[in-house]
Amino acid sequence: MIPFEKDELDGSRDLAVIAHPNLDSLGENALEYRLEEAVGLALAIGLKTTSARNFSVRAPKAGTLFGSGQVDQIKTILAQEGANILVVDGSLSAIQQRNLEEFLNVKVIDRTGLILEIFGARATTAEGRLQVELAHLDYQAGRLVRSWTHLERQRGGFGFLGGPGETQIESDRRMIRDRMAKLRRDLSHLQKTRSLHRSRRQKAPWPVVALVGYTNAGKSTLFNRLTGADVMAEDLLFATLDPTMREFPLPGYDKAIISDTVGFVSDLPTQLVAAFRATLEEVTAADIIVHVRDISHAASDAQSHDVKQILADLGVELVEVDGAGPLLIEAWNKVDLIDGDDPESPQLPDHVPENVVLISAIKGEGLDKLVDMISSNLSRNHDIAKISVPAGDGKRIAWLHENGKILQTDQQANALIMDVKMSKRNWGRYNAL
Ligand SMILES: Nc1nc2c(ncn2[C@@H]2O[C@H](COP(=O)(O)OP(=O)(O)OP(=O)(O)O)[C@@H](O)[C@H]2O)c(=O)[nH]1
Ligand SMILES: [Mg+2]
Repeated sequence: MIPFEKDELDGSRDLAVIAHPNLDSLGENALEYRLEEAVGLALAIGLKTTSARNFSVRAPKAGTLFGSGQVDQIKTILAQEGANILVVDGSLSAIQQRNLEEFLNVKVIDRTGLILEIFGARATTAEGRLQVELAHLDYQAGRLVRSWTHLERQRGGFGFLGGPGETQIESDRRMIRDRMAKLRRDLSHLQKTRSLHRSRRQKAPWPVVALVGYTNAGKSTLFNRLTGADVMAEDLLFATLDPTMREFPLPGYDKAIISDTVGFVSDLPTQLVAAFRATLEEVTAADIIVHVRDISHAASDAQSHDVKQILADLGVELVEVDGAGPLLIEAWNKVDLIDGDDPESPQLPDHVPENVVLISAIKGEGLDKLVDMISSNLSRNHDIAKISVPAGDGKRIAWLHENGKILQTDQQANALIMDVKMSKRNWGRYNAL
């Protein structure tokens, strides 16, 4: 759900200037993509960008981040372009934000604030909304600044900013803390229910595949292709927020489940990573992770690096071939945009690793290969063992039937000798029974 119509954007009264503080001396290309991405992020909450610029910040100023000459320059740009919002594509302290707002006399939002706004506008499920509200309060608790209430009201979209945003201004931090405590309780209640569902699902021997990747990589497009679902896939950053799970046909298995998840972005606010940890547990619980990459994007490598970093922050231990963690496959998407004969077109790297499938989710190219790779990797990650189970242990025998493939059974006096094929994960669970 998007809280605004695309057409509405043209009439939007919110014009933004984007200033990227270049602290880590990004190269020229990387900077350009970073600015482009910031324009996309701003657009995702309906802000029209009049210009996006890079400011080299060698020694960040405690009070304003940017140097005083730069702040003057920004003020001139805002006036010339008639913009009423400054987006700082970096992190601002509460004081820096307030000082800039006072001096520039416009609303100032930093990258974390922007991403939180997008998530706020996108969240549709009860859990998603609670998580975003919690992340937002966490962010606001440290900064009692003017809220976004007026913008939210104009759009008539998401309600929560109007609620806690206002209370926060007129009352104290304790109310925020109380509200956060309540949100945590509500969330843990919801999450208990969900983990019940998950453990029920885990009992079933169906493999679970999770799609992860940078925002706009094409996860939902691929998900829709594989499942025949109709999840929103759009050229919008963070089109998907709530995870969706569906069955899809996987050769060699009666059933398989695939999940589409929220996209990642560089500098994903820590508050959001924390808030979405529970939702992203779907990813941790998967048998295979398919990392969907927009290989036509010039910043594809940097994006891939960020995705892996976030997965690591989430505690997902990826395994390239076998082992106990989820397996990792990479789907290099949007190959239809690559023209090997055109030097101007993005090109594939010289070396394509073994766990990679080239696909075009939109054209349906390479999807059979991807599905085959999922299937063969799942079975590669299976071990066969001969075990002996007491004949009277009906529970254990039922568990094996449910979770593994019984290749052969040899009935002896007091025991069943079975050849069982099961994933390493399930062997781990069996040994812990
Ligand atoms: N040319 C081309 N475009 C694609 C392909 N796959 C997806 N797209 C486009 O890329 C854009 C993003 O696709 P989505 O499927 O919404 O991407 P996502 O990874 O789900 O994005 P988030 O939900 O924002 O994280 C859409 O405009 C798609 O039409 C592809 O194979 N080729
Ligand atoms: Mg999506």
